[in-house]
Amino acid sequence: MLRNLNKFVRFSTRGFGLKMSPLPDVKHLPALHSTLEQAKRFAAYRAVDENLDYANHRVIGVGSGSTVIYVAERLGQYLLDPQYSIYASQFVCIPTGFQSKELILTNGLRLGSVEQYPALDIVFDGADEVDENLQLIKGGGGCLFQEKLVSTSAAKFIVVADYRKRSPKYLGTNWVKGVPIEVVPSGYIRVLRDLKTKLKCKNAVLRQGAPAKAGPVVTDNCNFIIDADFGKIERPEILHRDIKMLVGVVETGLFIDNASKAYFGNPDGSVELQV
Ligand SMILES: O=C(CO)[C@H](O)[C@H](O)COP(=O)(O)O
Repeated sequence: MLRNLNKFVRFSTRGFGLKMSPLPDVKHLPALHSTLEQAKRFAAYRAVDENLDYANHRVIGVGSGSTVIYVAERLGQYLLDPQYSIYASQFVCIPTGFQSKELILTNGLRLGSVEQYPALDIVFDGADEVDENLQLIKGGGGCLFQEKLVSTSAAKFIVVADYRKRSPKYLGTNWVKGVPIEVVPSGYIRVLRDLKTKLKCKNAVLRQGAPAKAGPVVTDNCNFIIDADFGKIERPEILHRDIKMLVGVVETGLFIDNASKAYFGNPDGSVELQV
């Protein structure tokens, strides 16, 4: 039976020019250019291996950022392993932005959209900071709204990150650039003003694209991003609600009661799990 299955997989993937190879063993991976990159890869590979139910999961969210690169890489490796390929060829991967769309395609995975698949089995995404209660700041890479749409549409949201993202207690401790907030372009002046006057934000700035682009960063949804510094955030759920009430706000980078688990890679190759 297994021999027939392998024969079928070899036959069915040959047509697409895919070269089959077994899933690389995480203990024997080639070194990367920095220990930080290795930490990200360890976290991502372990998160996928421990949470992907390859025989049952079909609709998989792939987030944005530099750590998720290794999530897409690992999913692509499942596709190339004769043992898993028959299942992995059924995966439909949902991106959270342009970068993740490219990651899905370059790793040979099938691309879908959240409009086609509004209920996901699982999503893997990075974070800018994770507090002790698994509340997150995200949006450092500017993919905020789509990331929240996808992560809140999934049965499980697994965070992949390196050790720098784990907060000792409160959000705003390690990530000091402020809470990213996606806003409608015509409303950004009003939101900047309301953040300072109504919500007593310490500082709020429109994120700029320089040096790559003159003028503001424009998101995949053609919106702007404001970074709002509230210092240490003791009650992220209340702050999220208050920001969301401001006219012009599309979404906040505070991800409340959304993540199921977080994997943090360390430079020594160990990975810490927070649940
Ligand atoms: O929220 C995000 C993008 O908007 C990213 O997931 C977050 O910035 C983490 O990125 P990285 O894995 O590069 O540290």
